[in-house]
Amino acid sequence: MIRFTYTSIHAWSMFGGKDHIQVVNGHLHISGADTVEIARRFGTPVYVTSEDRLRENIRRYHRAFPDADKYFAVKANGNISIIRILAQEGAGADVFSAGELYLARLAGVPRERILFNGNSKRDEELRMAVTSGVRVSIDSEEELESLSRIASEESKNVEILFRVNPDISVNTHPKIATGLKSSKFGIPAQSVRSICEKAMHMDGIKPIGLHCHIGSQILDVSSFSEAAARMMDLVGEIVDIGGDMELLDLGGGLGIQYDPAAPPAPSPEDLANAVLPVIERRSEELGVRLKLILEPGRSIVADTTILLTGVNVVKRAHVTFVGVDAGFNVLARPMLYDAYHYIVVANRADAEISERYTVVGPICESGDVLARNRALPVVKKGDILAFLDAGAYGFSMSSQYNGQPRPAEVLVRDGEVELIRKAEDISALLACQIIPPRLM
Ligand SMILES: Cc1ncc(COP(=O)(O)O)c(C=O)c1O
Ligand SMILES: N[C@@H](CCCC[NH3+])C(=O)O
Repeated sequence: MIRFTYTSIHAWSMFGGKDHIQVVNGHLHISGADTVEIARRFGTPVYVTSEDRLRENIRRYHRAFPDADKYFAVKANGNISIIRILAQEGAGADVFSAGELYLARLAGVPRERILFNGNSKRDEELRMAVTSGVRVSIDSEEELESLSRIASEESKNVEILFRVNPDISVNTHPKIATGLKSSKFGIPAQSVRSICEKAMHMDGIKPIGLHCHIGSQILDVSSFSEAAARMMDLVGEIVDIGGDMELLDLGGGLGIQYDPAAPPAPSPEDLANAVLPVIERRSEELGVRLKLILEPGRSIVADTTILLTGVNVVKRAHVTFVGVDAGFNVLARPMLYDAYHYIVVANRADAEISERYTVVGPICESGDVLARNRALPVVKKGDILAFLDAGAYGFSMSSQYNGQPRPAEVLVRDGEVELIRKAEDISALLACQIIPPRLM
C-alpha cells in the first residue's frame, strides 16, 4: 500500500503538477502565501484560490483547443473575480439560470460567448436570455415553443442549440452522470431531427448547433469520443434536412485527480486527442465547418482552491473524531457524493502520519462527515486543516444550514492575498426575512 506522508505531498506538488502548493518551514503555502497566516487574518473556514493556477488552467485548454471556444461552467464557481479572470483570459460562460447570467455579464463575459442552459427554465429567464442577446440551449419541444413566443413578443431573433441526450453511460458517481437516457437533461437523440426541422420554420428562432454534456468527473476520455461521434451523426441528420450547423458544444465533464494515490487525470490535451480527430473526420465527410465549444468547470477551478478549516475538538470515541468549523454547509461534496478531498494539516504540513481520524463538521446531521478513517499527523485543537481541490462545487454549493453564515473567499497572486468575498455574519441569516406586524 502506498503511504503518503506530508513530505510526499511536496513530491506530489512537484510530480502531480500542483506547483502552486508547497510546504515551506512546515506550513502549507499556496502561490507563495502562508495558509496559516491567511487563516489567522481572515478566520476559518475560508476558501483560498491561486490566481496563477487559475490562469494556467484555462491556458492549458487554449493550448489544447486553439480553435474552440471555452465557456466556463459558472455553477462550479460563481465568484465574479474568478469569472472575471477567466473572461480576461478569453473564456465565455455556460450559465444555468438568470442569476448565473447576471454573474457572467457583471464579470465581463461578452454576450456572444454565453450559452443559457437549463432543463427547467422559467419564462422570465427565457425572456432575460432573449433581451440580453445570449444564445439558448433548448432542452425540450415545449421550451422551444415558449422561446419562440417570447422572442416574437420581444421582436428578437434568438440563436439556439439543442441540448441532446445522447444516451451515453459514463464511469462517474451516478448523481453526476447526465447523458443517460434516464437523465432529466436533453432531448432524446432520435427526436432531435424532427424538433430541429420544426424550429427551422418558427418565428424568432435560429437553430445553429447541437449541445450535450454527458456528466462530470469523467476520467476516461473515450466517453467523450463516443459522445462526439454520436453528436456528429446527429449533425449529419440535420445537414440532411437542410439545417444550418455552425456550433457543436460538447459540454464539460473532464475529471481531476483528487487522490494522490490514484492515477493522474487526463489533461485537456488528452481530451483534444480523443475528440478532435472524430469531429474533423466527420466534418470533412459531411462538408461542414463547425466551431467547437467546451464547457469546463471542475478542470478549470477545482485544483486552484483550498478550503482552510479550524479544528474545534478532537474526540476519542469508537473512532477518533476531529470536529472542524466547516461541515457540508461549506463543502457539500463528501456528503453528497462520498467525494474524496486530500487533507493537509496546514500548520504542521511536514509532520509524519500518526493515526487515523474521521473529520466531521459542526452540522446536526450524522452524515456531516468530510473524511473517514483518514491517516493524518497528530491533530490538535487549534490546528488548521486544508482540504485540497475545493474550487469546484465548493463555495457554490454552500448553504446557511444550522444558522451558519457562509465563509470568506480570498485570492492569492505571487504571495499577495486579497479578499474576494467577505465572510457573512449573523445578519446574513436575517437577510430577506420578514416578521409580519401581527407577530411583533
Ligand atoms: C451543461 C453543463 N455544462 C458544463 C458543466 C461543467 O461540468 P464540469 O464541472 O464537470 O466540467 C456542467 C456540470 O456538470 C453542465 O451541467
Ligand atoms: N456538483 C457536482 C458536479 C455536478 C455538476 C453539475 N452538472 C460535484 O461537486 O462533483
